[in-house]
Amino acid sequence: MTDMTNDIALGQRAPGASAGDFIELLKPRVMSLVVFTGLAGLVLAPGHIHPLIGAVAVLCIAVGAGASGAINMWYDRDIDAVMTRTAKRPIPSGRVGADEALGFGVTLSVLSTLVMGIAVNWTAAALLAMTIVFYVFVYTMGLKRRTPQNIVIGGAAGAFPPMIGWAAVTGGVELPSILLFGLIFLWTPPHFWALALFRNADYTRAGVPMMPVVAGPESTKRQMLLYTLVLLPVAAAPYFVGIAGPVYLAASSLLGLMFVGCAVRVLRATDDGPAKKMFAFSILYLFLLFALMIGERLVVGGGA
Ligand code: HEM
Ligand SMILES: CC(C)=CCC/C(C)=C/CC/C(C)=C/COP(=O)(O)OP(=O)(O)O
Repeated sequence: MTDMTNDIALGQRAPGASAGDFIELLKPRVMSLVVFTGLAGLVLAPGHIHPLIGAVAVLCIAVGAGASGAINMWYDRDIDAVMTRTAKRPIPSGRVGADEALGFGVTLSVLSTLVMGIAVNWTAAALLAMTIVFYVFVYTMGLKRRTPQNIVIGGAAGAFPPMIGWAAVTGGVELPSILLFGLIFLWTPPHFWALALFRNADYTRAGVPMMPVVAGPESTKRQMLLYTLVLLPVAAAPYFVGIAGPVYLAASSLLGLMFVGCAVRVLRATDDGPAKKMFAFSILYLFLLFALMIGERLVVGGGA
């Protein structure tokens, strides 16, 4: 082992860590969509929140989500080092020490939860804390390395942010926010398995039991199609509970059918092309659904 690798294994400060490396620990691209769905929960909830308190709530979701991403990168530094997609991350590449990353993630997790509780309300804080705990302990340290259902169950963590945003306004958990949870929960398997299909070699090498590694591509593809089909009525539900309007209903149905179309093409494919397209479309799909809900609410107004 070289001196530097030794230092990293011991968790000591790696030379040359920059602010950019710490920002990378927060998984900013993934978390931007997580935060957007949290903002949607806040905008769609009935009632009023002072814009400054609303901004604090969104900031706490962003910091809490990023912090849990940093702890995930700390725990997963061994498997991240052997996967092509993740090998250049700050810890495996030696730019940030393991202990330093853990301290950063834990500090920001505690801070974001406390600020949410003190400045916004303790229901939103409890949901934020639960989401962080779920992502770190249930998904990352528990299910990820043990079962191919890892992201089906663990994916619940990524589905909580709209409920947190909603609770920031109402102080409670109501049916519409549970539906937004359900929407992201059902979206996560086709989103992630599309990527896992074309990153199968990475996960096999790292020994992570993702669905395509364990059940094979054909079974994974069939399950992805099933999730996109079940998603159709659940994605329409926001209209029926009054948090989205007719434009949302029409556009989300069309987008949902396009998502089903992606899954059908993936099922028939003999190369990685359609899975790559489906992964990219999954992100656009979720972004557009929440943008439509927010947009229609801001233009038309009203509440659930
Ligand atoms: C357990 C559930 C999930 C898993 C396992 C998962 C996994 C992944 C992985 C491995 C990537 C590639 C990341 C990279 O290479 O940087 C990714 C990308 C992405 N994910 Fe997910 N994801 C999950 C849930 C979510 C949720 C809930 C959201 C947002 C609501 C989300 C949004 C995104 C976005 C926006 C990207 C693209 C990032 C980029 O541009 O590189 N994901 N996801
Ligand atoms: C508010 C709050 C705490 C939100 C958390 C949101 C959350 C759990 C999002 C999950 C998204 C995600 C990057 C999963 C990656 O799986 P992975 O960790 O297996 O991916 P990797 O291989 O890229 O590390």
